[in-house]
Amino acid sequence: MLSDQAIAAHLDALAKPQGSMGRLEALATDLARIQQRLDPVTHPRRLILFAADHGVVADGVSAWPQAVTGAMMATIAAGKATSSALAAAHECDLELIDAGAAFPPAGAALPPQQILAGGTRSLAHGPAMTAEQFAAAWDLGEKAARRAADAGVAVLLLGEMGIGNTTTAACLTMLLAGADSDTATGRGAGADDEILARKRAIVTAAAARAVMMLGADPRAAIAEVAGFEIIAMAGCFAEGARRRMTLLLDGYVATAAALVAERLYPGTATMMIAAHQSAEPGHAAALAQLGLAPLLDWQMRLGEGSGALVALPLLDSAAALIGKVALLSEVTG
Ligand SMILES: Cc1cc2ncn([C@H]3O[C@H](COP(=O)(O)O)[C@@H](O)[C@H]3O)c2cc1C
Ligand SMILES: O=C(O)c1cccnc1
Repeated sequence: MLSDQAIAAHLDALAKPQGSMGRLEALATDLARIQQRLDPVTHPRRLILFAADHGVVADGVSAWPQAVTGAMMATIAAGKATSSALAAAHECDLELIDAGAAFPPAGAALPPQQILAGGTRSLAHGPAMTAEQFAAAWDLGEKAARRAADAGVAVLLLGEMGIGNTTTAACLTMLLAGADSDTATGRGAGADDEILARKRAIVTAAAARAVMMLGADPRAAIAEVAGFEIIAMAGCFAEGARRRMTLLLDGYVATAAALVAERLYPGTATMMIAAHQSAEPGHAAALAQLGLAPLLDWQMRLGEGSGALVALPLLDSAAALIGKVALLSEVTG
């Protein structure tokens, strides 16, 4: 076991004034602790993007129609989305997985299991998914993590595409991080005042139903308000942690999935690094619940794994610092 003290002692012994790389040293410590080595690695890295649709969009919680999910899947696959452009810039593999899109593009990377096709039912009117769908979505994510681990991936980034999924994230942040609905409910991909008011009322009512179920059956409570891409991400985080990959968290929606994984598999969050704090107001509460401090606070609010990709070069810098710099004793003789 490589202790935090041993890692700190190593960093303090490098050929530079102690502490002179500031917060990068804290990040290097996290990487070394997670990977249990003083020369942590950040290659190969993979962004897995899960896409799915949300029945609650029919209730007017997003500024965008469901068809945008499928259109963005095609754009991601063509290398022309923010996520794909940044992944290419940072030498990060990108795997796009259809976790239940309503209008998937032809030739989507993987056909969704039939049970997930078309997306969730509206969480405004009852459970968003069945127990069988929860299990299928979880399995999709777990298998993706296994493929990544088998391919030797060191750093795993998870992202999502799903119109309406900030409504789901808000419900889960209320349920699992105890946020109030004003804090948890933000404008997502650009909700105006009228949409925001409707979204907040729906989130408040749905989260109240789920809270009632949490003690007796946490999976059912989560299924009441979740989305397929979020459960797939949760399964992927949980298995990714078991396979000891470094998990780089994106924004509000990815963190909602991290809350699910941590709730069902406590300890998952010890393998996570939080890339950034989203402009969505509930994100700070979700990160605090996981005990994570974000690397960046740049008012990003896209999802798609974009914030994790922006932070990825910081991990490269931290790994180079702790793994490649000589000891002061070696240079001074
Ligand atoms: C063109 C476009 C690209 C996106 N990429 C990510 N999102 C992000 O916005 C959506 C969530 O916001 P809401 O809950 O308000 O619908 C998700 O798809 C999320 O990934 C996008 C949204 C749009 C419109
Ligand atoms: O922070 C996020 O994950 C986010 C914010 C707005 C829209 N979609 C995602």
